[in-house]
Amino acid sequence: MTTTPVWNPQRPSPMPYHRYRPFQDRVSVPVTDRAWPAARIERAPLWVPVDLRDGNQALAEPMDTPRKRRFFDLLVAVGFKEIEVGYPSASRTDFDFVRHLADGGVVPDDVTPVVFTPARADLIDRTFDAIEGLSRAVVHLYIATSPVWREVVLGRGRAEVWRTVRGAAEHMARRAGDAPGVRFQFSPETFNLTEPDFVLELCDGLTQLWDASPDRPVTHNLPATVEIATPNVYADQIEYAHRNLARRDSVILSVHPHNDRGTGVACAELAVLAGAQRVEGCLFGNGERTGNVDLVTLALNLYAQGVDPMVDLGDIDAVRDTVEHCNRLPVHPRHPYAGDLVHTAFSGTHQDAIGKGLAEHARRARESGVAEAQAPWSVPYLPIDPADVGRSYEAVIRVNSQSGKGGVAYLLRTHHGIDLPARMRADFARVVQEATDDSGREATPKELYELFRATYLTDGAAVRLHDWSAREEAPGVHRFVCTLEAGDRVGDHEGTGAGPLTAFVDALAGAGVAVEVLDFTEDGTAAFAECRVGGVTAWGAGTGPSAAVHAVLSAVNRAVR
Ligand SMILES: CC(=O)SCCNC(=O)CCNC(=O)[C@H](O)C(C)(C)COP(=O)(O)OP(=O)(O)OC[C@H]1O[C@@H](n2cnc3c(N)ncnc32)[C@H](O)[C@@H]1OP(=O)(O)O
Ligand SMILES: CC(C)C(=O)C(=O)O
Ligand SMILES: [Mg+2]
Repeated sequence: MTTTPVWNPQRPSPMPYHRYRPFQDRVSVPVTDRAWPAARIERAPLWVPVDLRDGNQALAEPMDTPRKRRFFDLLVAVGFKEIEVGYPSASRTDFDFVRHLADGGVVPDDVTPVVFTPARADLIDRTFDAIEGLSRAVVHLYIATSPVWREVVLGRGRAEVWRTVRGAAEHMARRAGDAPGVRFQFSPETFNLTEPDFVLELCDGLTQLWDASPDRPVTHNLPATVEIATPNVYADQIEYAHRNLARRDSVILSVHPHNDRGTGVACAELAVLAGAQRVEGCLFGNGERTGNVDLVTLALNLYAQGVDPMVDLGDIDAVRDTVEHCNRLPVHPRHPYAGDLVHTAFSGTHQDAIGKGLAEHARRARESGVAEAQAPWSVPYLPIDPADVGRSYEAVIRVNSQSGKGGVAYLLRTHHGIDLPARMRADFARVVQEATDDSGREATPKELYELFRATYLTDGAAVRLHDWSAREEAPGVHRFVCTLEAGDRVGDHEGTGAGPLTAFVDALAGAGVAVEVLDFTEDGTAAFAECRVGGVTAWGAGTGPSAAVHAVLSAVNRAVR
């Protein structure tokens, strides 16, 4: 018996967890000397989007032909080569769409549509009627095979299920005749709960019956119809099938993970490590219940490993817009790669790291003479360059009360060309934090600039500079002449110095304002000065032709305020 360690104060849950059984009590998973843990994914599997069938059957409002057509065109444009287009015997809408594809000549030569059918002769006939005229198609037969589904849903034992499958497969073979463009697919629905020997019996029986060959392979698609276990278990199940399926070179081993445990992506990836060659899923993970595995995430996960995903997701927002329109479902803002917020940092240390990383990336690219968009990527907190999926850097850093000086400085620089000196950043970040703490909201780049302007770009009221001029009288000797208003005293003053700024400081001293300039920098857009007046230190800034003078005046006024 395990005892709870003292450092763990958790209490037993009152929820009735005893009602559920672990996977090992529900299905036997043959123990293998697993190869998948040490395998690597070095190329993309064949991706097969099933949005127009599995995704569609999960929608409250199934797609009509215009929506399906728009989705189909998107899938083709992204680069998918095998696309499940429907369940033609399910409804007139589905049948009509497949007819639309067949009659309209809209399927490119290198794209193969897949159509889905249950194991019933009348529905198989309807399916073949739908694909009449298509030069290529995969006809996909399914039936549930696990004990609970056999007993509760189908009311058939193993032998009866095989007889049903065999009858359906023979009927499909008859309907296909010798049409060279028709291939077959079989899915033992609820594969992950099915006895492994029964899976092999059914799949091998069909490989033989359909006389699969390397030139005309059969697809055996092994779904995690409802996820039941950790992804390593699915990987073991797939590796067992991979090693034991007959005529393996005539079989395309496919997987179809759902996402009930939230581990669909992990299941698919481990299944590919275990020998799967083809993956069915939906864009952004639409599908029954918690959805099918998300093909966009899978493809971009490969991309982020430097592996060619074999699809083009370079404009992910356009892809997302179309999918959202067709499914009438939104994509979550935290959705991997595609959500509105996934390339954005609000928190200070992340922003600091990203800002430094982007600058370092630009520097390395420049030094190696490579365009930034082609240079190797290693920016902290950003798994891929947002620009690779068509995102700008605008949304990478956003500021609220949890942000720090790095993020604030980044936004001022990138949006307004104001490059705050390193020591001034903390000063402005405090101002921003106070404002965002007060508002409880994010500060947009425009609002940040307004805050910067109001804080530093106003000359102030305590010491006012009226008419003034500065000139270099002799090399290295500057004279500053002005009218200064300090408190209730107004007077004409002048000062000299090695530069206009020191001459101005000298004039200020004449007016009784003793100023020490601790730091001064100027870039093309603005000047920044840190001054000490009467023991108080403050930063100021100025823009325009007399930026330096205004920066000092602003700092002085902020110090004496
Ligand atoms: C995991 C998956 O995604 S499977 C795909 C699920 N998708 C859909 O169901 C969408 C489309 N489906 C439909 O339009 C309809 O279900 C149809 C047209 C296929 C069949 O409709 P109906 O004849 O009204 O049957 P119904 O929808 O109630 O389906 C249940 C019947 O199908 C049987 N059945 C379930 N799966 C299969 C199968 N693969 N092959 C043959 N029969 C099956 C059930 O045993 C049940 O039979 P029973 O009536 O003798 O008990
Ligand atoms: C492939 C089919 C049967 C399916 O959608 C599933 O099992 O989830
Ligand atoms: Mg499914």
